[in-house]
Amino acid sequence: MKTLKIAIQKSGRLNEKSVELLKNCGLSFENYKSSLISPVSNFPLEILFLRDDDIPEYVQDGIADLGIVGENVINETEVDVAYLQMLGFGKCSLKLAIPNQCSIKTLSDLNGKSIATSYPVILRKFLEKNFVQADIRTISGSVEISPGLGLSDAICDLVSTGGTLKSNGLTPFADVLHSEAVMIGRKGIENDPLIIELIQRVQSVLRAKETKYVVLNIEEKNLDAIKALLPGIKSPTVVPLAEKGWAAVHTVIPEKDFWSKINELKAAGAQGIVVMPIEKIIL
Ligand SMILES: Nc1ncnc2c1ncn2[C@@H]1O[C@H](COP(=O)(O)OP(=O)(O)OP(=O)(O)O)[C@@H](O)[C@H]1O
Ligand SMILES: O=P(O)(O)OC[C@H]1O[C@H](OP(=O)(O)OP(=O)(O)O)[C@H](O)[C@@H]1O
Ligand SMILES: [Mg+2]
Repeated sequence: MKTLKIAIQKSGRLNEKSVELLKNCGLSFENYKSSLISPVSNFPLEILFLRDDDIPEYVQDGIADLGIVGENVINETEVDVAYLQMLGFGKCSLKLAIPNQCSIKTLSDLNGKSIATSYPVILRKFLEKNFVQADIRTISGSVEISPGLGLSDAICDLVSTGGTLKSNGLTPFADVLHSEAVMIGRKGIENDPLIIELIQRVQSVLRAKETKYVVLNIEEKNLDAIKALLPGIKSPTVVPLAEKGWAAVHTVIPEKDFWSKINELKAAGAQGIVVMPIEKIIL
């Protein structure tokens, strides 16, 4: 049987979540910091631990069949790969930022200015689209420091909380790209049965993350009001309690409107509400 290869980041922002996702998919492998390749013992898969910048090209060229990497890196490397699954972590934005007190007010004020970035390809395309002619200074890291050192007038770098910009006296100015981690594959691999199996596992883990399992007690006279609030996967499970006139309701609730739903359930008479994490949801 053939063995697939998946490339993930060796260390950095995406490493931990990528390893966690693969483990939650039931894949069993060692994760020693020193090993750059790790076989999965219960699935025909090997994990390659790489610098994130190299992952898109490894996948495009077929050295790895799959990869987990940020969309920012995919766009910067201009590769031709298949997006198999958005993963919902590593969310950040590539932004233009300027020193706090600065005369730049509109994109056209960037004409003739210099901009430091680790993303010259994405930035060049963005500036061309907006008819701005600026000098792009490519540096490989610590981009936020460059205006303070007199190296550039502005920067273009990744932002999530904005803390790094703030502590370097910079203000976000324009959004260039929104990004999150994505599972990519070599073009044409989408229909491989092993890939379909793996993506199905990934989706069941992601689906479970978006929902909570809830058990609550309700007086039977209030059951219809509770059912109306709860779709469940098909419909809620209702089990009679030992105490006459009461029932337990089992259901799943989406994480995104969890607290408002809980408040609605309490208002409709729910008591003893127990909330549990879900490991996987297989449809
Ligand atoms: N502040 C952030 N919040 C959320 N996600 C981020 C943040 N910064 C970066 N990312 C995402 O995580 C990816 C990896 O970021 P990291 O800083 O670890 O990269 P790196 O320093 O280039 O690592 P490597 O050593 O693998 O080249 C980025 O390409 C981006 O998709
Ligand atoms: O908006 P914030 O939450 O402050 O995050 C933004 C910072 O995160 C990333 O760097 P990272 O910390 O991953 O370090 P690196 O530059 O060494 O990759 C990015 O390059 C920014 O510097
Ligand atoms: Mg990198």
